[in-house]
Amino acid sequence: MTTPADTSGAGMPAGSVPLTSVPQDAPVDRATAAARRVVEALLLTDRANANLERVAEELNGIAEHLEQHAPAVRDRMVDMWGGEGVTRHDPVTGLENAIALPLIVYGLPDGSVRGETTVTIPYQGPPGCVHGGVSALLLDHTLGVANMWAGRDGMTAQLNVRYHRPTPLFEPLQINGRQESVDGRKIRTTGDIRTAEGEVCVSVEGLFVDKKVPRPR
Ligand SMILES: CCCCCCCC(=O)SCCNC(=O)CCNC(=O)[C@H](O)C(C)(C)COP(=O)(O)OP(=O)(O)OC[C@H]1O[C@@H](n2cnc3c(N)ncnc32)[C@H](O)[C@@H]1OP(=O)(O)O
Repeated sequence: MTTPADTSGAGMPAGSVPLTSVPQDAPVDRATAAARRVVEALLLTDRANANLERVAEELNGIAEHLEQHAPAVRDRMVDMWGGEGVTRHDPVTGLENAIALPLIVYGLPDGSVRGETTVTIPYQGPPGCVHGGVSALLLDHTLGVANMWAGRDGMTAQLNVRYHRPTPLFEPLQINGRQESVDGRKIRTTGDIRTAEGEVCVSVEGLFVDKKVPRPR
């Protein structure tokens, strides 16, 4: 959540391309990054911090200001889904979503996809480790991107998750995905989360079914 997204593709094989949204020099990106910073800072700040009452008031003031400038949810959703392909609001890669890491997923020339990130305190499960549900979220989404990269995508019907070893916070992680096969409407996709040393912490096998939910208009 807190390491700035690396959009350079450094560490990716030559010819890799970003498939998910990349940061823009836009006020909404800066505001969302600041909100991520606030989430982490609230978890880290001294519980005895004498100014927390004022912090609560100021944050509520900011929320009220944003709410006053919000269109109807339906209109906002039409706007969100107005683009093509890449989204900026999902909970994994969305640059406009403060709960997204945000992860940038690259398409590799060998047909697989990969994202690199360091997960920190807001996503803690066991002490010093990534929450298992967060690992499943990262992998579900990455497999979805792998399907897009392979040219045939759908909705998750099953995600079988195997937790091999605790996934460390504060260390660079690699999130991998690859479409394995397509059989009629059924798409099988695999992925894993590895440490920088290549140790597999979590692996998944996903079954996706080629079906779309219509975009709001
Ligand atoms: C880039 C963006 C990436 C985003 C990635 C995010 C991915 C997500 O989070 S998607 C959201 C989570 N998933 C959902 O909400 C899906 C909810 N479920 C559904 O909509 C449907 O049940 C769905 C799509 C899984 C199946 O659709 P439906 O049209 O009913 O399929 P149906 O005709 O019954 O089955 C098609 C085939 O799949 C099989 N199948 C369907 N569901 C399952 C299942 N859960 N397990 C095993 N097989 C299944 C059927 O047996 C059938 O097989 P066959 O052709 O051999 O007879």
